[in-house]
Amino acid sequence: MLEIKGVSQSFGDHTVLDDINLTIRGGEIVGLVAPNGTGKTTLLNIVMNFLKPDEGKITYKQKMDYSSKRKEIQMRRHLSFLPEIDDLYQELTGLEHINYYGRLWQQTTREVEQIIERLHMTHYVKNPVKTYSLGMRQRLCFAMMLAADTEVMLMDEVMNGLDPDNVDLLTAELINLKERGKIIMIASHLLNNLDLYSDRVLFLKDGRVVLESVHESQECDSYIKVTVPSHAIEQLKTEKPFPEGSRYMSHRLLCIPLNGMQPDQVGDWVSFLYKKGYRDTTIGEIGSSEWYSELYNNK
Ligand SMILES: Nc1ncnc2c1ncn2[C@@H]1O[C@H](COP(=O)(O)OP(=O)(O)OP(=O)(O)O)[C@@H](O)[C@H]1O
Repeated sequence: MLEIKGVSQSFGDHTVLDDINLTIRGGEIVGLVAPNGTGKTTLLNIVMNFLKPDEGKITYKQKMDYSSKRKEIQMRRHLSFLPEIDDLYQELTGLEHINYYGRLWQQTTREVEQIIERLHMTHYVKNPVKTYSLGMRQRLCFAMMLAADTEVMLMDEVMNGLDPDNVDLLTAELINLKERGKIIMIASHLLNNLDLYSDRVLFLKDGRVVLESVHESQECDSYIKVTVPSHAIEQLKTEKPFPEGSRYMSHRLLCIPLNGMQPDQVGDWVSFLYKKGYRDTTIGEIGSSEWYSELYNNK
C-alpha cells in the first residue's frame, strides 16, 4: 500500500499541491488528470522523493518512508519512474539500457528477452538510441521500466508519441502489470485511453483533488447519454421528468442514470429521446474526457 499523506507544495506564492491525501493498493492503477501546469508531475516527483514537499509524507507498506538516507535506500528498491526520453544515452543501444535497469533493480536480466519480444523491439534493440524514432524511444523507456519490475511504478505521459497499435500494445501491458499486483500512478492527457486501464482517475484543480472517478466495474454508475442543446432541456423535463441523479454537463451532454431502471424503462427513454430528434444516445459511464470538459472547459 502506497500512501500520500497531507502533501502540499508551493513555488513562491503559487500553491501547486494543497493537502493531497491518497492511498493506492496493490493491483490498482490510478490516473492523474489536469490541464498543463497543474501539479501532476510535481506530485509524481514528490512520491519518488525527487522533490521534498513543503508538508506531508509518502509511506510504502506503512513502514517505509524517506525520513532517513537508510530508509530512502530501502524505499527506492520498490519504486521506479518511467525514464524520460531525454535521459536516454544516444550512443548506447536499447538492449544496454534495458539490461542496466534489470540489473539495477532485480540483479538479473532474465526477463529481458521476453520484454523485447512483447514490445516488438527485436529488430532495433541492438542499434544505438540515436537511430530511434520517438515511438521507438518511448517503447524503450517502457521496456526499461518492465525490466526494473518494481512493485510501484510511476509514469508521466507513458503513451507519448506512440501510434495506435503501440498504444494498444502498452495498454495491454499495463493491464497485465495491474493483474500482477503492481501499484501504478499515471499522469496522462490521453483520457479515453486512461479509462481503459485505470481503476480510479483523479482530477486536480487549484492544488486539490476535485473529483475521483471510479471505474471498478460493479461500482461505477452507468447513464443514458445524449447531446441536447441547453434551450431544449426545460421542455424535455416537462414532458418526461428526469430521474434523480440526472446531470446536464457543460458540453450539452444530458446524462440519465440507469440506477434501478428496468430494461423497458431504458427503452422508453431511448425511444422518447429518438422521437424528439436526439439520436446520438449512448449508454455507459461518464468518461474522463466528459469529466474533463465539465471541470475545466471555460472555467
Ligand atoms: N522547480 C520548480 N520551480 C518553480 N515552479 C515549478 C517548479 N516545478 C514546477 N513548477 C510549477 O508548478 C506548476 C505545476 O507543474 P507540473 O510540472 O507539476 O504540472 P503538470 O500538471 O505535470 O503539467 P504538464 O501537463 O504540462 O506536464 C507549474 O506552474 C510549474 O511552472
